[in-house]
Amino acid sequence: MPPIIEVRHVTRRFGGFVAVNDCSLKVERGSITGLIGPNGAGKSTLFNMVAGNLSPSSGQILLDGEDITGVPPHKLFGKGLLRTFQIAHEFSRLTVRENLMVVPEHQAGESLLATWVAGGRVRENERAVREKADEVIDFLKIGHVADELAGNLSGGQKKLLELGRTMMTDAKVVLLDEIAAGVNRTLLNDLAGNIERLNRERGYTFFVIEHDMDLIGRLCDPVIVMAAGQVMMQGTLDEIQANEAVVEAYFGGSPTGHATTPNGPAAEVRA
Ligand SMILES: Nc1ncnc2c1ncn2[C@@H]1O[C@H](COP(=O)(O)OP(=O)(O)OP(=O)(O)O)[C@@H](O)[C@H]1O
Repeated sequence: MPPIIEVRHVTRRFGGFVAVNDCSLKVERGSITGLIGPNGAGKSTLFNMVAGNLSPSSGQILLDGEDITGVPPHKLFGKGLLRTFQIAHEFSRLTVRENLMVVPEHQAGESLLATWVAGGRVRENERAVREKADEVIDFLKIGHVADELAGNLSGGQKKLLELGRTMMTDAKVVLLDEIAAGVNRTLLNDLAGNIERLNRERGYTFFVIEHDMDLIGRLCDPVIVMAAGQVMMQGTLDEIQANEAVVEAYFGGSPTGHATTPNGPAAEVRA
């Protein structure tokens, strides 16, 4: 079986600047794969290309062996690849349950007219969607905020809702972008536990950009280190932290790491 995601010799230029440079990597089916690296390493640019938000200048991206280079996000959604996004402003006035219920139609790009024309089927669909939303609420144990407006949730609760929105579809692989930022430890623990359960119990593959090394250490195997637009190393977090060149480039020389905000000269180091 092919890897669920394969990035083959992908380059992305912005004018004369090469943000991602002939980068190749694989995300294996059923894994929780981490992507780390100093600021400016090219992680977000790579994610944007895998998620269909940005086209590569050259190279190829495959999903389950199928070429998806340049395929837009709504088409990738239909193929089971999605990315969590902040709850859009207009959805902050919907409740948690409603936010879950709008996912299937909204994300699939189904027109309102088509739904309307479908007539009686709509109510049946709505019942099925509501049941699915309740199941997601149950799974994530967010029943106590199910009827709360999304705009009133804490940062961590919003992240749980964003994760929940991916569960309203038949996701195969979910891209998570810095979910720990601004989330308190208790909710982060809930979030991590739910990611683990989705991975183990529902067969989700996760591809995760994260600066929080505790979270990476808990969730991710393997971890891919990017620097200067290329993959510098891949391994367990322990292996990575034991590698002098990587420690120098990323952790700024401290092998114990905990580089929650790896800034500074480290970002200048080339692979
Ligand atoms: N739209 C753009 N136009 C010009 N340069 C860009 C653009 N997007 C990213 N870059 C540049 O590409 C490089 C890689 O950026 P990217 O955001 O991918 O890095 P990153 O590893 O995600 O960093 P961080 O951890 O800080 O988010 C940076 O130098 C950035 O300034």
